[in-house]
Amino acid sequence: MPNSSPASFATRLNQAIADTGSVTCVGLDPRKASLPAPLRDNIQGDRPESWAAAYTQFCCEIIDVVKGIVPCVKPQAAFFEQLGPAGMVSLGEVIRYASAAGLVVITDGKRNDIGSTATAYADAYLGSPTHPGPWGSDSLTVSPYLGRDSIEPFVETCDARGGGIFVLVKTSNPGGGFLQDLKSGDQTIYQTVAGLVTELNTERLDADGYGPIGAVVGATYPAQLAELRQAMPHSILLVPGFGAQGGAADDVKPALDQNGRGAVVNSSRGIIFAHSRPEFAQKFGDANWHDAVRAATEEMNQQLRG
Ligand SMILES: O=c1ccn([C@@H]2O[C@H](COP(=O)(O)O)[C@@H](O)[C@H]2O)c(=O)[nH]1
Repeated sequence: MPNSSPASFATRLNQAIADTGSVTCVGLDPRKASLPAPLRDNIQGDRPESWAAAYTQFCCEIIDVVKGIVPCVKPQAAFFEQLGPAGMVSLGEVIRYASAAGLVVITDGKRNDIGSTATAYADAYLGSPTHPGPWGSDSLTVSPYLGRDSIEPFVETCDARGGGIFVLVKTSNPGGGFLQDLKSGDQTIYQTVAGLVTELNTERLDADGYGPIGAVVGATYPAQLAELRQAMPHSILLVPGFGAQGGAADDVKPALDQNGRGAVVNSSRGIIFAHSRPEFAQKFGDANWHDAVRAATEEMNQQLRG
């Protein structure tokens, strides 16, 4: 284990935003039915190993297109897990490839458990280039549902390795309010979680005032996004729900701080399957899917800069 201090996760992610001039996070959510035809056509039978190889190729070629023009990628563990063990090998390859390409990696696993088990998840997924964990990921999405003592092991690993977490505060799905909007005392559950996130960050701020504990807040709830930006001034926000789920540039701008940093906005289907979006399909189509990925990424960058 190296003995130098790891650079903080928030510092690295905000630096990547500054270096690329982008707050776009490209979601890596490979799906069999949506892969471009040139990749699907190579699959022999329905063996998970064949699909896993196609997922690796697809995601690594996306990484080649977007490196240098976005700060981070977010592999969605579910789509890799769906293929069984071969999918997990693919996930590992994609994380390592993204990291070697200089991208900050946010693994979207929405993990958590009782504290002693949470320690194992933290050990697995959190780290930094100088202090990597086994998966080589910089950060992980984490559920707050098991309470404060389930979050603390992640925070300790963030401290030790320079990793980060994104706690689910206000998710983008239509049914998220079923629990998150419930009142507990004079606060909603999501406000209570936001309070915990801010409290845990306070002792851990970098020179720009950001800590390692980020928060997931959906683009589909713009009023709460603005509210939560104020409530969690020390958190980098991970904002999913842009594009395919209906979130637009004006909805997500309140997530950014006065320097245009402090948040990353995720789009998965809208970028990686851009070859089949009506506005791109005719121009690019399956054969030129890399160009469609580039065009969709540049379009999103432009919309978020505007
Ligand atoms: O509140 C949340 C938390 C996570 N997600 C994840 O983000 C992507 C969104 O994909 P799109 O194709 O851009 O809709 C996906 O991996 C979700 O699991 C979210 O959407 N909302």
